[in-house]
Amino acid sequence: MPIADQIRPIRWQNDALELLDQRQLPAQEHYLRLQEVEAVAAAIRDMVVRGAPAIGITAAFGMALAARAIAGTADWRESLNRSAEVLKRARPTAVNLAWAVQQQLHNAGLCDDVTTASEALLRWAQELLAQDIRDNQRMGALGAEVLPPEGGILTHCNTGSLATGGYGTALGVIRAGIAAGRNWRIYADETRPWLQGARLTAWELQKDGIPFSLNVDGAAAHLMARGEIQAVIVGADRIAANGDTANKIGTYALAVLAHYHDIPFFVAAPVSTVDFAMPHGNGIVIEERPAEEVRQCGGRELTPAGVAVRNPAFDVTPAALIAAIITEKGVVRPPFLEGLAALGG
Ligand SMILES: CSC[C@H]1O[C@H](OP(=O)(O)O)[C@H](O)[C@@H]1O
Repeated sequence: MPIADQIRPIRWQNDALELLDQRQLPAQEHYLRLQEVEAVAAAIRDMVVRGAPAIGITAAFGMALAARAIAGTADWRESLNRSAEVLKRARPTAVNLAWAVQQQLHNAGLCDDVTTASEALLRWAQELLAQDIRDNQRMGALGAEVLPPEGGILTHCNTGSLATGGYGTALGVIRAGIAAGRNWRIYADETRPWLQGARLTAWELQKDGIPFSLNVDGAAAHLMARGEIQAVIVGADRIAANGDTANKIGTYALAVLAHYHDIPFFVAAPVSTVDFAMPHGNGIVIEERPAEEVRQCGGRELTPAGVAVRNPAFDVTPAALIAAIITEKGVVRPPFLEGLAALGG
């Protein structure tokens, strides 16, 4: 079994939530130990843990920690609601975060007291983590059948074990296809400014012994023009009901390039990433992150002092540019509205 898909960036151990600090990768594999909901929200905001499914799972454990800390007070439900708001404010774009928090509030609503709620929320978070891994493996198997049987596969950001409970979404499809013997050459975008590709996807693929090459984001067009890329596959942070997809900044540009070069563009994501209450992508809130992430690299200033920065962390790819959305419940092709609704809308 490949090593990296055994990596668990999120684990419950000795009555605490332990998170692999992804800011330290690939140099250091260091886990942070968290027991307060405010620390969990800060870890999500500061990208100790990142990736839509991973931050949803983390928030689910954050709610369990919040319930454990409340024990004994009369207004425990109000206190849990306040913790829910703290977590939801951590990052706005990935629907998985708010979805998991709302699920935990629903779970608590079924409990008569905070002790019962505390136990129920921890059980649900642990099951969400286990189910995510099973779903990713199913998604991987389905996706490996959809992508071309051979050729260059380009991916963006990190969508592997580090972005999920384990195994991965788009990177899970790549893992499954390689394991099934597909003759694929993998291309990983470095993904400025946070370098999820250069630091995290490279770390995972090297651990798994999957050959790949890393490229600067601006090289994708050249590689497509030279005929080196036969498919693009990416993850998602929020998919609108019509299939418009919010994902890491740079994804939309890849989709336009793929369309121009007649290269199929695929999205891989669990059904929990579909926001059925969002009719189309222009309503998705795009997180704007700190300017320092652009001005600095590896802790070193790259620009003159005081340079103005725009740092949107995501963009939205119109459904018309997407060949298929690969989920754990099936592969949806256009028109996405009906197909996604049939999976769970
Ligand atoms: C498996 S979905 C991962 C998804 O999350 C990433 O964003 P971030 O690293 O900022 O959390 C990126 O959009 C990936 O596609």
